[in-house]
Amino acid sequence: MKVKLQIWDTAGQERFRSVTHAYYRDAHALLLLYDVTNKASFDNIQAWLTEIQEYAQHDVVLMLLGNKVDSAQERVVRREDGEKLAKVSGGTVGGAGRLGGRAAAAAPARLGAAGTSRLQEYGLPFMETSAKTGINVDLAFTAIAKELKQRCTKCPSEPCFRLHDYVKREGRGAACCHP
Ligand SMILES: Nc1nc2c(ncn2[C@@H]2O[C@H](COP(=O)(O)OP(=O)(O)OP(=O)(O)O)[C@@H](O)[C@H]2O)c(=O)[nH]1
Repeated sequence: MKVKLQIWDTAGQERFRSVTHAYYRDAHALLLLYDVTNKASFDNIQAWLTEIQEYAQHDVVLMLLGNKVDSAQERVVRREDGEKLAKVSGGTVGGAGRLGGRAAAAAPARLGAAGTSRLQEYGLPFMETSAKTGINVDLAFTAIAKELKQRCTKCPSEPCFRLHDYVKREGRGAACCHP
């Protein structure tokens, strides 16, 4: 089975928010990127999660990525901070808070309760990346594609793909990425 990804790079700035809704409201997956050399971009993730809760599909696949990990000298957001945010954010987007948003109207779930509780237990899948060196970039898209494929096939004979385990196992640079 082939998975075709159509990827939109939406504008991050606040002033484009109303425009970007149109791009991600029907998206199957969202990669939330912040810049590890820019604290404001990290702080902004919470606002994006609120937006996603309101406008995105209830079963959207989410991943948190801390980019520019090659810029070690300029780093201001620690890897642990990214991990912590990913952990707590799973509860935000997977929790009861979603019931007020567009997500509730979009039920029934494709992901269902099992997926939601996995999100709450493990948080969002998280990795640090570099668009400059390419570290973990392919992996992020491969992980998303594998997760989406698994959701479509639902073949009981196929081994179950676990996004969190895959990202943890395959992600590179854990030791090198600390400031
Ligand atoms: N060192 C380094 N620079 C990067 C990396 N990714 C992007 N950049 C640089 O960061 C700057 C901003 O990159 P963009 O891709 O325009 O960032 P963006 O978040 O899409 O910006 P908006 O579209 O305005 O939201 C550019 O100068 C890029 O070359 C990276 O992984 N490492």
